[in-house]
Amino acid sequence: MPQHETLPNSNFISPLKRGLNLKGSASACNNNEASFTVTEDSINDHELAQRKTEEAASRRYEAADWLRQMDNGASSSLSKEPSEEEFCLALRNGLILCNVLNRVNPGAVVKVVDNAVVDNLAIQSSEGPAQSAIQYFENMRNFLEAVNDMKLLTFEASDLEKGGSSSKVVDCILCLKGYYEWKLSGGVGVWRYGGTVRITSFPKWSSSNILGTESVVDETESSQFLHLSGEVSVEETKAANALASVFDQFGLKLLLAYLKEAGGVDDLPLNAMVIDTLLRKVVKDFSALLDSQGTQLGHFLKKILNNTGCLSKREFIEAITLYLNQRHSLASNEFSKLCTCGGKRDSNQHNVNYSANHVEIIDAQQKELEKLKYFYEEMRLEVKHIQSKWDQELRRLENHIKSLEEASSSYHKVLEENRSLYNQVQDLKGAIRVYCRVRPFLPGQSNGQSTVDYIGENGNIMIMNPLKEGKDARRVFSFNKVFATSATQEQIYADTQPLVRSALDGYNVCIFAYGQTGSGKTYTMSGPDLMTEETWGVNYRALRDLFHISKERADAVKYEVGVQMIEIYNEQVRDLLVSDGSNRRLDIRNNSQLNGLNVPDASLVPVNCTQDVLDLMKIGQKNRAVGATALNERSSRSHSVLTVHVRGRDLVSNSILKGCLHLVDLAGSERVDKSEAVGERLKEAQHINKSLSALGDVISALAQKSPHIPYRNSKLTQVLQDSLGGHAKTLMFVHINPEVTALGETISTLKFAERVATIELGAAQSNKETGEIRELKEEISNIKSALERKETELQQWKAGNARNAIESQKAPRAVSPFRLPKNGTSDSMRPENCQRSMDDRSSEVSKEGQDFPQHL
Ligand SMILES: Nc1ncnc2c1ncn2[C@@H]1O[C@H](COP(=O)(O)OP(=O)(O)OP(=O)(O)O)[C@@H](O)[C@H]1O
Repeated sequence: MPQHETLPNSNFISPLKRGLNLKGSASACNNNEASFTVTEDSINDHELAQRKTEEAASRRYEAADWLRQMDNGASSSLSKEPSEEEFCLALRNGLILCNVLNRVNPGAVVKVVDNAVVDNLAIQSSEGPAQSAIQYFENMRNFLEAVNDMKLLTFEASDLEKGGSSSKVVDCILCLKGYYEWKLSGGVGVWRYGGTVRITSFPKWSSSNILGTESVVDETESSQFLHLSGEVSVEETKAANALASVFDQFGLKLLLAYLKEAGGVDDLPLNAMVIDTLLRKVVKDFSALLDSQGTQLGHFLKKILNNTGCLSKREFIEAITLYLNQRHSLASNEFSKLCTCGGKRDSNQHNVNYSANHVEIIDAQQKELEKLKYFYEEMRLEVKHIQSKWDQELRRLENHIKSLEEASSSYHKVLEENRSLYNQVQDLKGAIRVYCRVRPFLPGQSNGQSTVDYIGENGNIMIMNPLKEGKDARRVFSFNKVFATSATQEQIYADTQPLVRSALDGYNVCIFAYGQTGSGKTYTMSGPDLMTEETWGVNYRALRDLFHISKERADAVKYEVGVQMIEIYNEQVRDLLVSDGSNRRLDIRNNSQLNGLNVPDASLVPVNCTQDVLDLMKIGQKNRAVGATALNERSSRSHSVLTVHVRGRDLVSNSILKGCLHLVDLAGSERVDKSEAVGERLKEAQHINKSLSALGDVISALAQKSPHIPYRNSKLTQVLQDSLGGHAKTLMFVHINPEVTALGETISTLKFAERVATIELGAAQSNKETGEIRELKEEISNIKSALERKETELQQWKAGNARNAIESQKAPRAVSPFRLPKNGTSDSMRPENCQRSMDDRSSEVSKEGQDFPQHL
């Protein structure tokens, strides 16, 4: 623009000035240059004044606005944008100012004279206006004194009067506002307003800031304000910040420690008083520390000065920084080192860096530690939780196991009860009891595959054929009980004992061992070693038991025990208890009334104790025929029968008990072709097979409840007739060899045993004779003898002279009650002969039982 170009010294022209300039240039057209300059100066003054007025107004509005916000009552008397006059008028009574000051600094003006009080006084008093002016003045005076105490900007009371400086009033209010806002923001660092500076806030601000209950600004607080004429230096700001930060670190940590000391932050009832008290303590401690540290620092600095003589300002600051770092690292020993060396820059440079790093590391480690603590706590809780869950689970499992235990024990009880009930039923039926025993592998034998696959608790045994597959490979057999290879002699006897004991009650009992050669028959019946009581078999244990019980019952029953021991070898019965070596053949007489013995001619040796039995056994074993075969070197090729006769007399009733216990160790049941025997051995094997076949026939006939039982087909069945067919208690131990090579024999043995188990002999009967029966029997026997005598006499008479006969016919005679057959003999009536003729007729019966071993 051309006008601008006409103003060579002017680089910038304000719009206002420009406007005026336009006017000026217009008038310049009419006036000279001097008048133009004057006009320009006056315009500048005017502009400045205008601006000042605007600025003053703007500041006044700001002050008014703030006063209205701070004092609710102010809005009625103080407008938002008051004129200078309105502003002064509204504040003149000091009421708004006092109220606001009390909000900024509670309790700063203790007594504030209210509008209503003043107005009332004015109405009541004739000197109303004068009185109210005095009251207002009191407000103003109190306000100004309080502001002065706070070292804030102040003004004169007259500044609110006409002609006074309202700008001073505005300055005071805005200063108060700035201070208030600084306080609200936490009061940290430096606050300044014009020439008024507050360097930092000490405890009082903290407590007031936290509690809002600061009552009076005390000397300590007031002293924190510095009135500076110029700007605040950077150093001062730094110092103030450092101080504030130190206080934060120290004060708050100390406060926290006190709170914790007071029984835990959570439990402490926090109120203003508590905080105030704690903060006061913090400040006191902090002041004490400052004092002591100041003294220490003083010593340190003086020492540096003394040691080094003259230090530049920079070196001095470095020494202080070093000191601070050392202090920061909290290593007191390092601090003393530093003091000793006087804080020389070069020697300690390394330490400074080291210390700074150290602090950093410690900080980082502390943070890590906090994290770890947190994780540890979390973990601890989690572990606790898991632990309690485990505890619950364990308790649950414990209960479960207990209930299972109970169930299993009651299951076993029920199983045992079932077994005993079953046995009772079997006894009532008179069924032959069958126990199966599996022989273990012998030392030196292949300990390979066993044919016994499984042994059940309820008398089942599963035999497996390893050469077959699928269903056919396995077969289950059921007996009264199955003893595994681990069964001891004692366990075997425990199940046999009740049967043995019933011999003492007058029962006939037969226990016989069946099985192929080498399957363990002799082991079960006699045991491997006579000398070792532990391994004694059923025979010795049974006799020991009988002696034991008979001793126990000695007061009630008088027992006599006698033993016979015979051997059936090649269908000949031989006495094993002969000591003279005579090899006499013995006859068998069933149902013989003589002594009640089947083999009456065999030695019956009374025994009183176990030792007697052992001595006899030795003789018996010596006499027993033992031959070696390919299958078992020690194989006995005969059946041995140990018969224990028990006769008991009841000492009270005088009744007689007669019990008989047959303990039979049969010869091996294997097929003859397998033994590879020839000559004498072949003959033995054939006899053994024949007798076992006869046993099979008897069992088969008994099983079918056949009217004729072919006992007389072999000496063995004849000897055992009373025990198999009579009302006896019979137990068979069936033995098996677990080797795969013996599988065929094992199967046929088990089939035979299963068949035996089905036989029902009828309930066993005790051979108990009361005294009366015995007397009657004796009477019958006497009559029989008398009859026999008479018969002899009759024969003599028949063959005698007729005269005597005629005379005897004439003479009266007693008639025999037993008429004899005219042409029969007494022999034809003998039961064994009847039996024999019946047996001969029905020898075909033995063809049954295809399941039985070949010899059966
Ligand atoms: N349960 C067992 N525990 C340990 N060894 C046993 C068992 N049963 C048998 N034996 C052993 O097996 C071998 C043959 O046993 P044992 O003589 O009793 O058979 P066996 O059937 O009587 O034979 P045989 O028909 O020839 O008389 C013996 O050495 C015996 O000690």
